[in-house]
Amino acid sequence: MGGMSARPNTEAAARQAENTAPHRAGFACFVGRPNAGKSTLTNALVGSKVAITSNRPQTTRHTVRGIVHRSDAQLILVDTPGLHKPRTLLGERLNDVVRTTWAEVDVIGFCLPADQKLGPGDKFIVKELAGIKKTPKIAIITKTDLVDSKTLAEQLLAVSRLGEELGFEWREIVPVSAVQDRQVDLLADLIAPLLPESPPLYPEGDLTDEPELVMVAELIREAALEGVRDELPHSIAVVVEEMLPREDRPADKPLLDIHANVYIERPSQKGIIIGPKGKRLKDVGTKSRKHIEALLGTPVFLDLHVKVAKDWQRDPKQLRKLGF
Ligand SMILES: Nc1nc2c(ncn2[C@@H]2O[C@H](COP(=O)(O)OP(=O)(O)OP(=O)(O)O)[C@@H](O)[C@H]2O)c(=O)[nH]1
Repeated sequence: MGGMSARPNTEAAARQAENTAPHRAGFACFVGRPNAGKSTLTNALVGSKVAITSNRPQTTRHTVRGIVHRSDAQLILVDTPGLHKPRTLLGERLNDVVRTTWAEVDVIGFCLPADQKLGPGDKFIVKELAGIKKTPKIAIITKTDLVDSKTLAEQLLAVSRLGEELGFEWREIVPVSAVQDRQVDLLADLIAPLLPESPPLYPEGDLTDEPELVMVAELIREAALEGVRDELPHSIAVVVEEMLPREDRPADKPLLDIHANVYIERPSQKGIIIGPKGKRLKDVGTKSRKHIEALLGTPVFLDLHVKVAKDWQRDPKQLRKLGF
């Protein structure tokens, strides 16, 4: 099977390095036209169903992370919505989200389905990628089970040429089939050495932080709504911005830092949430922190901010930002 790789020797080299190399951890994202197979590949790598897959384009609305735990590396996969030619403001905003993600990750995997001719949509994406100079880029030919070897060879050549045309070289070009689990491990082998040296960023066994983030946000929203349901019927949304273990804590005294924003619709509602001298917000924090600690089984430092997102329920951009 290794013979299908464009760089077959890299697998052995990576395996060999596993014993001696320092541990690595970092972020990768898969980009590509809608339906290219990004979510399915994420799931195959993680070995569990964490991203939403469907045969309808544009189902991935959230940045869903899958986490691959290996002895030599921890690979955190960020699954972005597809980049496309923007026709609306919302479309432009989605593209901004994608570009921001690209600039932050350690590796970008460009996914191109083996059974589709390389088209203008793909070129649009790769052109954008060419502008992100410092991030290593891997071309992944997906769905190889759908084509014969001649078609696959042509696709490998086409994607390689496209890189050349745009003035950069793919670090690797890898054909995979997520559905038949062909070369999926090899892909992880090739990505791992491109990640920065780092201890694991997530506890072993975590496959995604998405459900936890959502549950934590729900617990905060619940506490924030308590006693004010009549005044703020549906006006509260909570977004957990960050959830990270505090650095430099001894192993037996961990602390999880959680930063969350409580969004309301109008400035006049701020007072209701915050309360006299901030007492209500403090109570919301204390109460929800207890529930969060019970849920996650670890001490938590909860940092809550109240923000006004004007008329968020009627504004598609705000809805998107708030995770709807
Ligand atoms: N035969 C075959 N089909 C695949 C493979 N990978 C994905 N598919 C199918 O292709 C379709 C799209 O896959 P997704 O993983 O949802 O694609 P995506 O790129 O995440 O799509 P968006 O979220 O719209 O960007 C689904 O019907 C998958 O079952 C593969 O390796 N082989």
